[in-house]
Amino acid sequence: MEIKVYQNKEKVAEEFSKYFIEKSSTKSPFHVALSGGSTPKIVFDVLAEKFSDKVDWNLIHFYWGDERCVAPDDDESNYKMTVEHLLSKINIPEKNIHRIKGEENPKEEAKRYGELLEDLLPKELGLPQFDLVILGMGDDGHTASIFPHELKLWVSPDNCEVAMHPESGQLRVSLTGRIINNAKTVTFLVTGESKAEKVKVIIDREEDYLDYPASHVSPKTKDLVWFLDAAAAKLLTLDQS
Ligand SMILES: O=C(O)[C@H](O)[C@@H](O)[C@H](O)[C@H](O)COP(=O)(O)O
Repeated sequence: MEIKVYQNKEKVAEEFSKYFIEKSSTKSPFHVALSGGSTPKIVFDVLAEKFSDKVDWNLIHFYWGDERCVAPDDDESNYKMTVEHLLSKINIPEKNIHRIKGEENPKEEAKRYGELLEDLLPKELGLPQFDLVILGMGDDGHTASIFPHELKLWVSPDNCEVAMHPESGQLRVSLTGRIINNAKTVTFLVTGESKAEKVKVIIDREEDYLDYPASHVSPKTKDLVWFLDAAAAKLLTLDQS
């Protein structure tokens, strides 16, 4: 596990963009699962506005690690957020965008998307393998849409599951642990002071850390990189090497 800490979220966005360019130049096609929420917005903006000419978007395939079960034009949609901050600003073929369509029938979509991963991704140890999974982490230590109250979904035998937000009850379709941990590389993008407490519990493996889904992210390749701003990392005791 590698921990990269940068002064602010703008710097996280810039350094992650450079990291993405370097990683995505290693093979083609390059299959990436994107995270949702608000953290990626600035990362997508910087990648699209400052670095888009450094990427051959024909070779990139975008999927989602999770999606809210809403229409694609709903303000809650991770797809809509990604269109606004990234996809509308880059020249990527429509066929390279693999949206989770949970708005109609979440259970059916979890099955369909799980099968789509079987069809489109290369296999490693018999399971679909992403080249890169980009994750966020909630203040409660959830990741993708696996929340602490539904930790059992992490060990589902299926590639995708229907999850429920603990407060809003909103249904989500989420990748499960078997897919996330089969990825070649997993990165966390976590910024802001509200994440600092769980970042410390999870990275320092403090008591009860396994109660939090983000602590179960452990790719078999060991290629796990945390991109943090100083605010999210403020409780960590990092050696200054
Ligand atoms: O659909 C989602 O909301 C995300 O995929 C979720 O896992 C997100 O990454 C965390 O909740 C952090 O969200 P913020 O970046 O908004 O803090």
